[in-house]
Amino acid sequence: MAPPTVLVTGGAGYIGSHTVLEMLNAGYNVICVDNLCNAYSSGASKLPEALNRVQEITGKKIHFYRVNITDREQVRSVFQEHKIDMVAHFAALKAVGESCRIPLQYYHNNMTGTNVLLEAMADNNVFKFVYSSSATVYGEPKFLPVTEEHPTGNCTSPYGKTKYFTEEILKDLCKSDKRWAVVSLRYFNPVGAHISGRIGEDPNGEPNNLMPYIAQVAVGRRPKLSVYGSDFPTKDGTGVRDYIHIVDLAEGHVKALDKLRNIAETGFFAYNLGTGVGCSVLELVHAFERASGQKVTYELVDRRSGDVATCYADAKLAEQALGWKATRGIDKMCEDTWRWQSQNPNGYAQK
Ligand SMILES: NC(=O)c1ccc[n+]([C@@H]2O[C@H](COP(=O)([O-])OP(=O)(O)OC[C@H]3O[C@@H](n4cnc5c(N)ncnc54)[C@H](O)[C@@H]3O)[C@@H](O)[C@H]2O)c1
Ligand SMILES: CC(=O)N[C@H]1[C@@H](OP(=O)(O)OP(=O)(O)OC[C@H]2O[C@@H](n3ccc(=O)[nH]c3=O)[C@H](O)[C@@H]2O)O[C@H](CO)[C@H](O)[C@@H]1O
Repeated sequence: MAPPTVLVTGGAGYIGSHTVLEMLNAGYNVICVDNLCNAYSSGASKLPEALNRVQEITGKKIHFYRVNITDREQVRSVFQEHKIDMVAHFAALKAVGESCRIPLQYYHNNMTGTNVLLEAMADNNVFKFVYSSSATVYGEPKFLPVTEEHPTGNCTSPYGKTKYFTEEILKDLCKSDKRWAVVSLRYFNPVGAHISGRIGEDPNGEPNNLMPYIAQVAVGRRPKLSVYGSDFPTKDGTGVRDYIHIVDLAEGHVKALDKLRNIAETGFFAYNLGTGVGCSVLELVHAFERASGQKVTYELVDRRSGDVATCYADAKLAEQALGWKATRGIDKMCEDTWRWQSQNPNGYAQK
């Protein structure tokens, strides 16, 4: 039987590129679309740099199209060009603060883009869909660890709401037409890089998230980390999160695709992708210092608005239903982040 062909949206981004690599290794054919709004391309090659490197690492070919998923005609042309079996949908704008300043752009890109994609799928009889959701759909945790049964929808930012609203659309779609099989993967805090050090997280401008900030301090690009809050009711007063290695996360997607490929069951399924282990900001800082041999200078400052004290996953459902479990711990996350950051101090761009 020919290997299934998966259309990957946002495949040039951080999570998309790592997942494409694991999908190729697992034998899937991959077609990527990305409009490069948050991915680096040198212009010299047709491929964005992350995907160039994925091809180098795997020795396998990726079909790439520079497509904006909000553009109906562009999306349709990809479905006409290829016989697609499944879709893994990563393309989205994802900065929480920015989404509060420009909500309409977030709703257009993330909601309209997803609708256009789902319509093109239905028109082409493609009904298997893996969606990049987030722990943000749970809002402030009412209990810990957070299970998939935890209520969703109490999101504070337009970004978070796009993740929640999209899940609701997907549930309605599955109710309306029994051909749809949707897996929504709710990521906790993805960090780390591929073991090769060739691909990793390359945020534009000042990082919003903790791990890329720590890595840029360690490599000398930024003078110090601000630790947001040291008076939370946690083990050392700093915020506790469930960091998950990007390769574990990518493997979770392959398991979700395997499930959709092999099982006739349809409907909407949501799974947490996390480790179940909480790690504080200071624990991560110290683990990074050990892994890199560099000092990470930090200053304790006020809390960031909207941050919760503690959030970590119950990831047992993904283990039962997908046969997936995160295996890489905090030290490995730091070691792999450092390899990527120290070998590519300016990310993909050769500055
Ligand atoms: N990184 C995280 O911490 C995290 C956590 C939870 C959920 N997610 C979700 O995972 C997905 C991937 O996140 P990421 O961290 O890899 O982000 P990323 O910005 O690195 O990747 C997203 C990619 O989508 C592309 N894109 C955006 N809008 C597009 C459009 N309209 N048409 C085509 N391409 C478009 C961007 O150019 C980028 O390459 C997103 O849906 C995000 O919301 C991320
Ligand atoms: C409010 C917010 O942005 N939420 C997003 C952020 O979750 P999180 O806020 O959980 O992730 P994060 O990496 O921004 O922060 C993790 C922890 O580090 C702390 N911290 C962070 C940065 C820094 O410079 N100093 C510092 O102390 C922060 O207070 C928190 O306790 O990222 C997630 C993915 O990774 C999701 O996309 C969330 O929606």
